[in-house]
Amino acid sequence: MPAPNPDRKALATLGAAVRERLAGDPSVYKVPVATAEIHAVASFLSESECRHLIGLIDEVARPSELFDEAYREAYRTSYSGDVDQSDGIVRSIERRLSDLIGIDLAWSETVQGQRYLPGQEFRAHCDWFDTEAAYWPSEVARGGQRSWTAMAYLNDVEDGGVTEFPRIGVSIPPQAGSLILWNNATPDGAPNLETLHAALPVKAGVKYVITKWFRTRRWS
Ligand SMILES: O=C(O)CCC(=O)C(=O)O
Ligand SMILES: [Fe+2]
Repeated sequence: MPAPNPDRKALATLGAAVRERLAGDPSVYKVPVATAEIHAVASFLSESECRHLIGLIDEVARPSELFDEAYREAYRTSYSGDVDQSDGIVRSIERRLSDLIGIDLAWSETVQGQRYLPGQEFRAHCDWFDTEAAYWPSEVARGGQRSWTAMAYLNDVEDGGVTEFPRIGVSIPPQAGSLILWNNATPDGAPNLETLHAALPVKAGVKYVITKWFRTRRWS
């Protein structure tokens, strides 16, 4: 029996609205694949915004090496955590992002920062919540499914760290300031399994990203 998907209709409606908005924005490039909606915006963040965000992530991303050693075999070996939500630059970036995608900021989770040291990765996964997991009833009450993912790269990585969508053959190399956006749902509001993606291991250098997940309804 398929898992219940109470957000299906709302996801379809939201998907259509975002699709139309992004299509009308000349700064947005649509990745030419048929079975998923992935978009990119070059230079969404300025150099100084990237530098600032990297500083915020480094402030909270400790302990690193020792902690990371213990988790080396894990699914996601990078550091991940909230960046300072009261920071004025973070807030202005959030507003710009909400304006670009056309979803109210109140529907989005707080900005996450991620840092990958050499060897670290995030293995293939979907951002979609598992509606059969024990956490799902509480997520339903907190805004429901993750509808769109927005992720920005804060630096160029010396080697590795590519974001790969293996099912659709799309690989996106980290580029300082660029943003990618994708719909985790299909146009009719079902989970889009083609959005499976992975952060391939960093081979040299460090990789920094920020991520924001938009929900289907107001997040709390
Ligand atoms: O760092 C990346 O390239 C991907 C990160 C990701 O998939 C996530 O945070 O859910
Ligand atoms: Fe992800």
